[in-house]
Amino acid sequence: MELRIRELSKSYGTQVALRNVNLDFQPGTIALLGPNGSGKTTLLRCLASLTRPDHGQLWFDGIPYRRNLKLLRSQCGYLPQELDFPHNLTPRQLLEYLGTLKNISESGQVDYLLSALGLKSVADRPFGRLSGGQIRLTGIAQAFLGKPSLLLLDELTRGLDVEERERVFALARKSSSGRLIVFSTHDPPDVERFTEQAIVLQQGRVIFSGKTEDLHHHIPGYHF
Ligand SMILES: Nc1ncnc2c1ncn2[C@@H]1O[C@H](COP(=O)(O)OP(=O)(O)OP(=O)(O)O)[C@@H](O)[C@H]1O
Repeated sequence: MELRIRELSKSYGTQVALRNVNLDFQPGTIALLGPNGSGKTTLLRCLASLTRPDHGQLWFDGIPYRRNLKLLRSQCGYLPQELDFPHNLTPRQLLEYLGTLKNISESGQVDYLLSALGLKSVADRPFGRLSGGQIRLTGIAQAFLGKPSLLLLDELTRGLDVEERERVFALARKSSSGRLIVFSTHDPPDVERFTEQAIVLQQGRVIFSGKTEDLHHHIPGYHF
């Protein structure tokens, strides 16, 4: 799984979200950092083929996105920043429904994810009666469903407590082999504990791409 981005730009009206972004991704786990409004969500949405850039090109395993959208989407798990599941549905019903849409034949995946993320006891409770963290964890479970080779996770740990974060990181670590996981976060400890690679955006530009241990040298006192 490799992604390549060249000269990617995206504006919303007069608001520039991404400016001439060039990046190469190989399998691994990469943190996407930057202040509010720096373009993280827009970049993740372009990578997931949910937002069409104004300029530039993206390649997935050497093939331009526009020629391979079906394959890309079948191999991509996406966690949006905002989640709003039907209030009368339960996590298990949602995951089983999405599993059917994704043609998942392997039985036990839904149970595995519910268990790995600590959702077993609320799996049959409607979303209307779940906490924000439990809803977020279900969102994370749906992204991992089907073992996608590309995981794009926007504000991965937003609203999660310490234990919930640990479960998410444990699941991601177990699932990381051979996959590309790109997650955005505002939480430096997430970055230090979870990955060795980071990309930093500022006003739509890439201002850092490299090892997290070098972040402090390049961006003293970084804290997004
Ligand atoms: N649908 C939209 N319409 C207009 N402007 C938008 C839209 N989506 C994003 N923007 C603008 O594009 C810029 C980049 O936004 P984006 O959401 O990609 O940043 P972000 O780094 O994910 O921010 P945050 O950390 O606050 O989620 C911001 O200036 C934002 O206001």
